[in-house]
Amino acid sequence: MVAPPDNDVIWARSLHHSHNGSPGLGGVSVGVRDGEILAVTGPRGSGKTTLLHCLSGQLVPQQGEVWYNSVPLHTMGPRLREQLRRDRFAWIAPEPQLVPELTTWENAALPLLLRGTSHRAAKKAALEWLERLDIAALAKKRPHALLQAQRQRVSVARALTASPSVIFADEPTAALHRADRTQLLRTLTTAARSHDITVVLATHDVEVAALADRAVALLDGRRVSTVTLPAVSDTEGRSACSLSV
Ligand SMILES: Nc1ncnc2c1ncn2[C@@H]1O[C@H](COP(=O)(O)OP(=O)(O)OP(=O)(O)O)[C@@H](O)[C@H]1O
Repeated sequence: MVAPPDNDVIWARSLHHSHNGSPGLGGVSVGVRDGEILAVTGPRGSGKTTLLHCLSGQLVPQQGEVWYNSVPLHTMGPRLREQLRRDRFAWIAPEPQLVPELTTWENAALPLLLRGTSHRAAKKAALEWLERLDIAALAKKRPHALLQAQRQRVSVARALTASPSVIFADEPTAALHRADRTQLLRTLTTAARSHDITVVLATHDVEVAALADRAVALLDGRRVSTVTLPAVSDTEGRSACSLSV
């Protein structure tokens, strides 16, 4: 077995996975460096979600290896994988997945409450991120009273409140209008950079991918290129990208 490189927080080798016979991944290898924002790009059905599910331990690939900081996820039992996901990872889905019975701040604080953090400390952390996402005024409202864009900001707040090592964001702005999309992504990427959080961002949108440090492209479940993006010129994001396949 080959040891994963030291500077990769996540390292996957030769991942193969099919969904009931329909091919999802056909031998993808990828390393995610500590603290980087990595975009996984590709058209619909290219395997982005399947790859993120494998890297985050939600899915065990039928073949291949996934390592998180030298810990093998592919041989780990479901309970340990679930614990690792709860303690180290956060997930942002294309559509906000909030608990309807809980208020905004309770939804944002949920990962900390599940870890046993005190009510007071969890609320404080949640409110700080809700403030940064400009939705602190909605802290006591329930999801049904919020707009879609506000609900997705709560999802982002929840991911950041957990102080994860890695955030997996699967098309996090797919359901948003352009202005909401830009603001949400800027907040997410700026917060991740300032808190040394690694982000794996699945997107088919080149403007979204341009906010990343690096992009890997998938096509039909296979990796087709790596795109290295130029250094960030400001704290708000990137304006251009260049190809180095
Ligand atoms: N649960 C499933 N059951 C059957 N086939 C699936 C399932 N999930 C994914 N697939 C198939 O696996 C392939 C890869 O899908 P995946 O969702 O990973 O791609 P994607 O790039 O994320 O696409 P999208 O942008 O549409 O979300 C597609 O052909 C898809 O139809």
